[in-house]
Amino acid sequence: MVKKIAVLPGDGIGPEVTEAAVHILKAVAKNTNQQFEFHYGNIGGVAIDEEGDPFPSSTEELCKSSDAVLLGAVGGPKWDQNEPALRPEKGLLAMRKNLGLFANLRPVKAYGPLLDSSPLKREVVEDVDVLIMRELTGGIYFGKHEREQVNGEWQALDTLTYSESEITRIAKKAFEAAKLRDQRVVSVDKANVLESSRLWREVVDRMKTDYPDITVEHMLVDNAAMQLIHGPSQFDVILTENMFGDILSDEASMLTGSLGLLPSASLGDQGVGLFEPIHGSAPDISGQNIANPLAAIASAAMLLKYGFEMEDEAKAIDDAILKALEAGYRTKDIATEQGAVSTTTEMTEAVIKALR
Ligand SMILES: NC(=O)C1=CN([C@@H]2O[C@H](COP(=O)(O)OP(=O)(O)OC[C@H]3O[C@@H](n4cnc5c(N)ncnc54)[C@H](O)[C@@H]3O)[C@@H](O)[C@H]2O)C=CC1
Ligand SMILES: CC(C)CC(=O)C(=O)O
Ligand SMILES: [Mg+2]
Repeated sequence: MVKKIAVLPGDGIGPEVTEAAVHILKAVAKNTNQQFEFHYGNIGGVAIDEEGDPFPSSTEELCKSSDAVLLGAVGGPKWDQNEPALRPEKGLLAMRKNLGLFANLRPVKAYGPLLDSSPLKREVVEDVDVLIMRELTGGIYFGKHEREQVNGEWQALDTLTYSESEITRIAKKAFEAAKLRDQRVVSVDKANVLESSRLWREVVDRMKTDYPDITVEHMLVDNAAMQLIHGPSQFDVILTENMFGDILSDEASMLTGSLGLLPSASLGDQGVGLFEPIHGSAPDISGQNIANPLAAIASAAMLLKYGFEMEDEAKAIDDAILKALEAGYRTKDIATEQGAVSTTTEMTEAVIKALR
């Protein structure tokens, strides 16, 4: 059966890395019996410019009528002064919410050939294999964001709310993922200060009895940020709320050597899944054909695995990424001082060649 993929390139390097991922999916289709159709839509800044809305209803309908969504990234300086409702990031948040994508899976695994690309020592990063299970449709990103004049000055307010059911469903995803991995969950919060974190801990503790084989530990987020650098291989599954997961996953990317390497899958309990690199639109390098496409390409592999249950095809992409790295291809972000530097296109071609 033909699978319909909604492709939302977005802004900055979004179109460059998304096109790389589409090329890879086309190469997979060529090598197998799978058939994919690609339908393009607008999101973010480009959608504001062309349709006056960062997540137009036409894009929402396209996503809902597709079997999977592939996204680049949104945002950029052009729209940074826009009113809150007309910011590119608002479109991304609306898409996640409206598609019910509460679970964001961000795997962090060091690639063997890149062990010396991390700013951390080889022995610290070589055994890293972490899955960050980030809550994606609650917390402070979805609270009130307001300003008011108080005593002659501006006061700003952002609210952070979590309900028991929101915590339960993401914790369940983390426990279920841990069952298929090393059976360990570290739940990261700020329970020494935040009431939402104290509720988070209570719910996670209550659920432990349903998963007797899983080891559960709680860790405060400031310590977790330190431990990720000090001893990252202690982690198997990290379960955490929206903003902490956002921040910790950018930090964790440096264990692998670059933000341009980490993919993600955003899933709900039903309906379409969204697959995107964890990085943003990188305006500082956009339009130069130098962005690392591997995060987007690995996101295409997650799309096949989680979106279409095509485990073999997903593994073929992951293996091809490894082969391209073993063959010495390096975009600027992961290049060594002496080594040659590949463009986005050259790295993509190298992965396609390795797929054959
Ligand atoms: N999912 C999304 O659409 C996201 C969007 N953003 C948006 O992106 C814009 C830029 O945000 P920044 O804070 O600069 O974060 P960013 O993730 O775009 O870039 C941070 C740094 O990493 C580098 N980088 C990112 N991806 C790379 C890649 N594939 N290859 C090589 N280097 C790469 C960039 O050049 C930059 O130096 C903002 O408008 C922000 O709101 C940020 C994060 C996620
Ligand atoms: C752009 C933000 C809304 C989100 C973000 O940084 C992320 O999901 O990684
Ligand atoms: Mg982020």
